[in-house]
Amino acid sequence: MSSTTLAREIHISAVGMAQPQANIKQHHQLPISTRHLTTTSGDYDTSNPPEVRKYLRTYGMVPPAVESHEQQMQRCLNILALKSSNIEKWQYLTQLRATNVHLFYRLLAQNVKQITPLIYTPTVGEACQRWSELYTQPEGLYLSYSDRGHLYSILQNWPHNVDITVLTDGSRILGLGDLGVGGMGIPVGKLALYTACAGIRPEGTLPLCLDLGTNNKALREDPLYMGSRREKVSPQEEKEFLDELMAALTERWPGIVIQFEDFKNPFPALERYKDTYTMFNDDVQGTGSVITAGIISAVKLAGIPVRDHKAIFLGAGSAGVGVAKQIVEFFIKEGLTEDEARRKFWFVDSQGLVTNDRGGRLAEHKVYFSRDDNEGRQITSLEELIDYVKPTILMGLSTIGGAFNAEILQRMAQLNDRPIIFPLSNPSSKSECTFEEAVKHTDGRCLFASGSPFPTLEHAGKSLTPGQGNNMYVFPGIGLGAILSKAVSVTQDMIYASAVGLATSLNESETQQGWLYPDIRRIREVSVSVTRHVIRAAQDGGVDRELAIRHLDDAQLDQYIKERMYDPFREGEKIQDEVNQLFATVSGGATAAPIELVSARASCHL
Ligand SMILES: NC(=O)c1ccc[n+]([C@@H]2O[C@H](COP(=O)([O-])OP(=O)(O)OC[C@H]3O[C@@H](n4cnc5c(N)ncnc54)[C@H](O)[C@@H]3O)[C@@H](O)[C@H]2O)c1
Ligand SMILES: O=C(O)C[C@H](O)C(=O)O
Ligand SMILES: [Mg+2]
Repeated sequence: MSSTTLAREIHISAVGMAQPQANIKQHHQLPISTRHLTTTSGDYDTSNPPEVRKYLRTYGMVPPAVESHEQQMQRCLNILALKSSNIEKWQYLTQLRATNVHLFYRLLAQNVKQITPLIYTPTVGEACQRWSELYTQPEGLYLSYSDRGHLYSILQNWPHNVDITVLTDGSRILGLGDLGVGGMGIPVGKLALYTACAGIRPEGTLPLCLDLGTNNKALREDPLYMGSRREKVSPQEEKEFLDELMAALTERWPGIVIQFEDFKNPFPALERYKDTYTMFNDDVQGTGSVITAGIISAVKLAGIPVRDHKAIFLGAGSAGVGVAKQIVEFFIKEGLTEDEARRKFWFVDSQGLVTNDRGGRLAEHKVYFSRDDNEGRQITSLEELIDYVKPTILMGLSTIGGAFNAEILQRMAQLNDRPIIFPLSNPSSKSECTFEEAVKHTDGRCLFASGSPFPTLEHAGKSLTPGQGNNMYVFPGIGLGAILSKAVSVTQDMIYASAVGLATSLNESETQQGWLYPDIRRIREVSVSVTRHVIRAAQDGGVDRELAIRHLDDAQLDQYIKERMYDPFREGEKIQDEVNQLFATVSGGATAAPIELVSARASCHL
């Protein structure tokens, strides 16, 4: 509950009660932590008119001018322009979210293209690396391994009603490795996007960082490091901890959606919990969905039948395998058998081509795509593999910045009219190539998407816009769809549906320009489409519990979704309505008018 909501509830509950003072007293008696955490909403918003300031008891505590949203946002943009580095901009935006959450989201919604890279990839990568150095204020919950046995009671410290949590153990943050509790930046950043892109109310989001130790020795030895200085717990210990956590989260907030993020090995938890909790893993499933949507568009633009595509994946981790598995699903829907679809993929990891006979034990998640047709040949260079396979698609999920060098890109351009090049590693420094390099070495012919944003550029007199194949296009809608349908689990069909929702949300102009993804500035509209597809899949699969929305047609369902999306531009209006109602009650001579409002009116001659 935000401070505004809290204050409002108390003030509103005062209406019609015999002893309003008792309620006001109750407000003052709230535990200190609750009061602290609830003073961040829009109480000090300079767009509040005088009567709202009096209602909130913030009158006199902000400068007298009543500002328009535009004026407020212009000031924020001016302040951002004064900051010389992205991390300083990130710090300013963090502070803004903590002190005026609605203004923060107005700014983000209005300037999504410009602000997203400052609160999410790439800047969030540096924020995570420097978390303990820059730490200023609480923004979520930290749960340590030594807290086991008490997780439920710690969750009770969180004062809000939670709809969705993003949790990480910090063990694989973007392509930056194990950052321990510095990983907290990722849940904070992703949840900001849940709110900005899909309108999940800010106080319904819980960033959660699991402090289960870190294998990053430099961090453990850093005097400022704010996590436990121990090595990462064993997989068995992690499993037991997560078992307790999943039960505690669901008991504390029945219906909560739990999103796992940036775990070094996400597969055991995904397998263990996917059918029993409303959970998903964004790196495996969200990435799979967003890239499948991009591939659906790219395959059309490349003009080659699905059957003739072949893909090389550099990187065979959670994201790589998650992406390939969902493209397999797409290929099957396009008429291939599962075996034909699976054989369209060649995976390369740090040891080279993933094959059955290369020696050593193959990680379980790689087995499905491991090749058995290499006739004893072990290929360790990407260049050699490209000559051997002659792929139409080159994906990068390897964390190796610059791995798609000039020769590789040129070779892809020799082999294909429209080579599909997706360097997806984050942040930008880990991208397998830049947009500029891809355009230069393929003579502007590539169909391109990267994980982190790159600027538009001019080539041969044409303006070329890169696709951003980032899971931010889908996870907000997957989360909102699961919340609104009250899904008992997040099924594979719901995930696949999110890809279809995204792929079908390009408008005519975007399709004509050959874009793979819609304009990010339309993200809220896109999220409605993704959410509707996710809800439909939940209904078709019978995992929904919100039966009242089953009968809605698509237009009605879209309307239902939109009405439930938090809109930071309307928060002021809502509170103004409440004040108007309250004044009407007072003027109407009700006996139980809140005493402080009456005195505010009297002393201020309203
Ligand atoms: N675009 C997106 O939305 C998105 C989503 C999820 C993950 N990612 C990015 O994908 C990357 C990988 O994530 P992950 O979860 O799969 O990580 P991971 O650690 O599970 O996998 C990394 C893989 O890269 C391989 N690799 C490492 N060095 C290599 C080398 N020199 N040559 C070839 N392969 C090498 C590893 O063997 C491993 O298979 C990260 O940078 C992450 O930021 C992007
Ligand atoms: O966080 C992102 O930007 C995407 C993805 O989840 C990643 O791990 O890189
Ligand atoms: Mg991630």
